[in-house]
Amino acid sequence: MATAARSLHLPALPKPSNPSSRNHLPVPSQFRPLPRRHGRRRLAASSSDLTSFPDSTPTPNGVFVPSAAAHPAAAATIDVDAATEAELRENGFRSTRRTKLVCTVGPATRGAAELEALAVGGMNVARVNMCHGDREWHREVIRAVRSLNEDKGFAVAVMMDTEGSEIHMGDLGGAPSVKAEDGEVWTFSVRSTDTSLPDRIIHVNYDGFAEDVKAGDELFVDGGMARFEVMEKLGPDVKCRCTDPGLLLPRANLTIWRYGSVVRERNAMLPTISSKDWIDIDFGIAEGVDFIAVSFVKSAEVINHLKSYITARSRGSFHFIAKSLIGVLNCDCFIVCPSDIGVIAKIESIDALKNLEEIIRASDGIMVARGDLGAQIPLEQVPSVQQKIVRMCRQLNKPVIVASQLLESMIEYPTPTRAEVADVSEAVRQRADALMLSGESAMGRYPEKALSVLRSVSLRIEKWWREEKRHETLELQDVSSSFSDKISEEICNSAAKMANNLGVDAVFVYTKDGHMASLLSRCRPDCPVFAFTSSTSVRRRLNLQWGLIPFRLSDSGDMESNLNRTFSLLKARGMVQSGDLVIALSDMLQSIQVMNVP
Ligand SMILES: Nc1ncnc2c1ncn2[C@@H]1O[C@H](COP(=O)(O)OP(=O)(O)O)[C@@H](O)[C@H]1O
Ligand SMILES: C=C(OP(=O)(O)O)C(=O)O
Ligand SMILES: [K+]
Ligand SMILES: [Mg+2]
Repeated sequence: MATAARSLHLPALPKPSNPSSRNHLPVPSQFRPLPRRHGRRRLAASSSDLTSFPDSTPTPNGVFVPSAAAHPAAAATIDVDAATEAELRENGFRSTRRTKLVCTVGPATRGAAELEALAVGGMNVARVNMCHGDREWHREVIRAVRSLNEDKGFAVAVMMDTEGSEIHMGDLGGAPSVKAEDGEVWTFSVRSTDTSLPDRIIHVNYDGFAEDVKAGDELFVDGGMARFEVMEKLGPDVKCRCTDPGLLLPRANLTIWRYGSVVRERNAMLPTISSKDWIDIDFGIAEGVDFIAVSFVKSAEVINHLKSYITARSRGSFHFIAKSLIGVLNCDCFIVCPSDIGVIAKIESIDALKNLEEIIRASDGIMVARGDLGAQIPLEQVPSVQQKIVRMCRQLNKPVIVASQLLESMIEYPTPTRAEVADVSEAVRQRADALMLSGESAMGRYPEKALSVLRSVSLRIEKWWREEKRHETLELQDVSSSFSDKISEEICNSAAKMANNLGVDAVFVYTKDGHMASLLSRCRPDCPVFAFTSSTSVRRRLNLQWGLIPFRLSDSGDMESNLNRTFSLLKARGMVQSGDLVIALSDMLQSIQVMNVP
């Protein structure tokens, strides 16, 4: 198992310099013959690599090599994830992990040392779930992740899940869990109370609960981890008999079933984003989270609404700054400020499945939230639904996270079951962008071990898949919305194909907003994609996408000097070396260049 990275001591990385001014003029290419490819690479470099490049000369074979042009490379810096850098140095390009890992942060992992261990172990995104804990609790976690990024050179993105207004139980008066035994009679009550309730009485958060249920209904706790049959209703109290014993966890979700399907009564009218969720969303925007994951999405409408809200909010604050600057110049202009926060739709209800395609199109990413989904559709349908969602997301170029119970037994035990390993393998083989830990990292006994299982299984299956099926015949549909987009898409499709056919070491993409990087990721090429962007927030968001290694690099204004700088900075850090074959793309200069690192 790949546990080595956990014991690595990673030095703090240099701080970014200010981005220099832009100039988007295309650069004339210069050429020279392609040297023979190196065999096994040694990723060692000395600081002398920083100093100069050989002059390049034009050749007729169309291979571009940047000219020396005395570039002030030493003046610039590049930011790369400390965990990736260690991985690259150790194993080279081919074996970097392509599948991204999301960890839910909870009581077991909120401390600075625990968070750092997760980052070192490969956590790409830290998730906080607003179902649990208060805002102060989450604020501390978000700030701890940010300090970790700043002090230790990580680029861990933060995702915040909304609570949503589905029906769930209360807090159990502070108990970590309670056991319901077969045949026991429990009362589910909507009576509000501040004091802890007597044994076998559970508070339900939704006032309409007692009206929605009928005697004879089945009540599923947490998607069927325990089940009850409704016996009778006594005003706000619903008396139920336990039919399937199980552990009840605080704030577990409740679903009502009647004649074999989920009951959608008045609770179908609950808003997807409750008033408490809106306050949490404002909190998330203020704290600068990278993603907001919306629980129990039913339609694309709510995603569009949230996206315009976020854009309006960021434009509002941008305008405030812009106005004070522009006011001095006595002019006015309309500034379009694309949102810095990605909106993820959690697919966990029948309604979401009905409107799947339009929800995927509206969102910036999708979570296959199998926990609650498995409570709303028969369990045996979950695997095929997962595969369908993963495929559709790839077609529509949206990152997709497979979530819940991947390594559930590791909440308690240090090794996973065979079935769990098979489940993780299947998600990796489907080439989902990311895998997520929930309870395993939030409140389990072995968060780091669980993460290391995800990491080693991902690496193994990715390698196996490259060997087994190098070139799959998946036809990617056209996703572009304009002619210029169409050009980018064609360039990325062709570059990915060339990368596989030529067996290049890496594709480099210079991208302002990350779009071209995600189009490349969508092709799932055999080599990693190094994505260079001048924006720290784009860099963090790209961390959710398959196969992308995001770097922050100030844009020097033209492709040639960007390349020269990249080569010298990466060589100085031992991450590439002379002779490595790369394909380079840029969204400013729509071209494909094939070259050896000078
Ligand atoms: N901020 C938190 N505070 C306390 N417990 C938490 C927190 N976040 C997560 N947990 C625990 O970890 C479990 C798994 O987290 P998650 O999957 O996000 O939520 P849920 O189980 O409610 O769907 C939760 O059931 C809860 O017990
Ligand atoms: C990821 C999920 O959502 P949550 O953990 O918030 O219930 C799920 O239901 O699978
Ligand atoms: K939830
Ligand atoms: Mg859920």
